[in-house]
Amino acid sequence: MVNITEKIKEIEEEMKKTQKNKATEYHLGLLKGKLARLRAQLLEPGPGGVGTAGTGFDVSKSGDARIALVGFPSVGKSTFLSKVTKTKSEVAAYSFTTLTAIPGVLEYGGAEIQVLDLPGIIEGAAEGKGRGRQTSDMVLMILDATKRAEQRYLLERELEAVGIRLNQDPPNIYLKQKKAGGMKITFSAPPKYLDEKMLYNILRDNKMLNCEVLVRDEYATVDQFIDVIMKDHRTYIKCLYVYNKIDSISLEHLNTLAHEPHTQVMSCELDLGITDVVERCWDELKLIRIYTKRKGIDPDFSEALIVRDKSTIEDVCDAIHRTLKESFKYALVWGASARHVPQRVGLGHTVSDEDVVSIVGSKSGLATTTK
Ligand SMILES: Nc1nc2c(ncn2[C@@H]2O[C@H](COP(=O)(O)OP(=O)(O)OP(=O)(O)O)[C@@H](O)[C@H]2O)c(=O)[nH]1
Ligand SMILES: [K+]
Ligand SMILES: [Mg+2]
Repeated sequence: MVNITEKIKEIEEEMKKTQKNKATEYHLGLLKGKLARLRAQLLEPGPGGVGTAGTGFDVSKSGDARIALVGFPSVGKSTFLSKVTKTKSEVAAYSFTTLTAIPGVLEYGGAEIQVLDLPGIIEGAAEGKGRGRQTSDMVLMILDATKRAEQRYLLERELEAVGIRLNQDPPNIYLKQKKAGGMKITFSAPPKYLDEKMLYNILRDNKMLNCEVLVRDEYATVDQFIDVIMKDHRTYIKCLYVYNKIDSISLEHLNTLAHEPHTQVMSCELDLGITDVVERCWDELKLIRIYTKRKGIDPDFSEALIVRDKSTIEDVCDAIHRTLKESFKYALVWGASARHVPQRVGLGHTVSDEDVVSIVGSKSGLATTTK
């Protein structure tokens, strides 16, 4: 059996050799689809794939959110972890100092954010030397400001190859598999980069012979279409690019880096810009602080309940106690999400940051308790 890594190499070679033009477009589209399938196979655990068992990468999730630190070796990931959390991850001038995932806890805004210090990524990690994925709410890509500009692109490419899409929305393409009825493709507007015949070919190649497709984005690309087909193997995640070691570069260069999109600059050594990085993470995570209140008593502003962006009263109930919903009658809300104060709302009401919430239950009147 030819191994998957070799097959991937073969397809990549073939793609490189194939000139891009109208005539080869279909062929290239199919190759892209095949490549995506092989890469997904490579990440599956079990024989032929790269397992994560026993590699020490599986750290259980804790806290209100998780941030993963990724980057090439020796860019300062462990130094950063040691700065923002109480955890000390070994720091050294040689590469691969960190060999397993080291978790730390960043306390900010009343929330506990788990920060995962991951071993340095190497080029080609996607092609078999990879080691599974840790799901997180956000990626901090730590870059070395003294290194060449391609590092950012190279790292992005490694993550792309394992199905990670940074700062992108899932494509606006609807795909539903059916039991019968053949393939049906509809475009809500004439597509700029897609062609119906090519999509049929790719679907057929993926054995999706009965399905319904609706392309809602006229600018959708073949790569995005493949992402939709492979959606179980795709992760869409926010990324903040952080250039460390700005103590060792010119002001002019610093200025250029600082103006790149989704970017912060810092020096762990000089303790510069670290608070800005943390604040930026907080903004990106969009965590919501809720203060709970009992009848006749002022809300407790010293301890916030942390919920995710776009959470509802139902999520707030669940965060307080698993069974609170069962006795729920209504809630009173003070704050940005309330149209008048207090507003009486149901489980479906969406809360805002720093709202004060009082849950009224049927059994014992006020059911509100803090965690
Ligand atoms: N000049 C400078 N050096 C730094 C800075 N931050 C970290 N370093 C140095 O960079 C080297 C690597 O730091 P680490 O924190 O071990 O890097 P890492 O990314 O965790 O490395 P691996 O675990 O090996 O992947 C160490 O010698 C640090 O002292 C900085 O802001 N400026
Ligand atoms: K190191
Ligand atoms: Mg390290």
